[in-house]
Amino acid sequence: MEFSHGSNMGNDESSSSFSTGKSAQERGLSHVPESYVIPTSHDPNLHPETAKVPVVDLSGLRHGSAQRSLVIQNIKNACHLGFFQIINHGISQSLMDGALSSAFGFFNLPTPEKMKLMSNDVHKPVRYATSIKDGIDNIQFWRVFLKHYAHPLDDWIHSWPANPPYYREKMGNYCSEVRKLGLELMGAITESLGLGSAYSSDKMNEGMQVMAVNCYPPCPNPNVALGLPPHSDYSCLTIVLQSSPGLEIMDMEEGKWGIVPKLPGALQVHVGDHLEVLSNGLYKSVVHRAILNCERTRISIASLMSLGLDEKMGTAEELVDEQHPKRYKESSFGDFLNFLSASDIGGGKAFIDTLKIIK
Ligand SMILES: O=C(O)CCC(=O)C(=O)O
Ligand SMILES: [Fe+2]
Repeated sequence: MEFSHGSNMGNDESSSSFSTGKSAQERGLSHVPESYVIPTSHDPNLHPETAKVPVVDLSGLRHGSAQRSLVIQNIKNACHLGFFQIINHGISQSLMDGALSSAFGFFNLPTPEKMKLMSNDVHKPVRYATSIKDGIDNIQFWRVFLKHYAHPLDDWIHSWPANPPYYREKMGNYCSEVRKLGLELMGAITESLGLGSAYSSDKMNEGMQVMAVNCYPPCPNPNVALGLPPHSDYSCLTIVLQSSPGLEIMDMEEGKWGIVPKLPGALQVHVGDHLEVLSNGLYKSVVHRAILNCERTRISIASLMSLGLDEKMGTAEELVDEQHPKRYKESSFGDFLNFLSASDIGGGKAFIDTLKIIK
């Protein structure tokens, strides 16, 4: 069995989980739900090392070509690792604060109000769910989340939470801005692959933006629980805004978890599975997880950008030759959702693994 936010605990369309290990019961963690397995090597460490995370200053992207080339090179180096922080990204602090306060406002609502949106159907464009089973010892809250599509905004905003009353406006403003930023970044990324900045712009313009609004309330046992299991995102690109640290990334070379350091005003960027596919494995989707703490609620707002629901992402032909054969099958966001709802989450296979032609 696998540690996962599996179907009965709120299947999660942003990600597919990695890694297996002994069950919680086998390891004597009787108060941890049976279907959660914290792999032995992945136990949360309450004093984690700080991850080495590149910081990319985006201001040069909008300046002359020499400055732009430098930023593109920094993005290229960062994408090889699969994760970076961005500063001078153009999204104002007040917009970010507005998004965070709307999220806090929503999760602070009385339960019946939130339950109106409750669903475990991963195909639903707007839903609230929990990856916590009530009544299991003290662990009543682990991670609760709200997922909603955000593009085209006018198609979806009316199905978003009606409360708190400012939710739609504040979250909507943030979503529009972070989407623009994502499109700009995607252009810079395809440029860094030698494909040109417009390579995927038409399809990305028509693409999906899924918001994963995560809430991790204080956990009484943060040493035996996780907010989100190790996973990579299916997206091309995910941009995350967080209220406080708690995101960890895996250093694949060292096989170690490291916590992403606090950098006020910065946003986090994850390379997703679909970018790994596009780049023929030059860029790697980063394995990450969220740890918990016993003191304060943590909110993270992930904006997952991909091509349209049924639009297949394939490897760029320009990156395939005899020395570099195609390594991945093509797939769409819809394929990912089908994978998730059909697969036994206990199978322990990540979506990206199902796409690999060459392991
Ligand atoms: O809470 C975080 O920082 C991570 C969120 C995340 O990985 C996700 O929503 O896919
Ligand atoms: Fe994620």
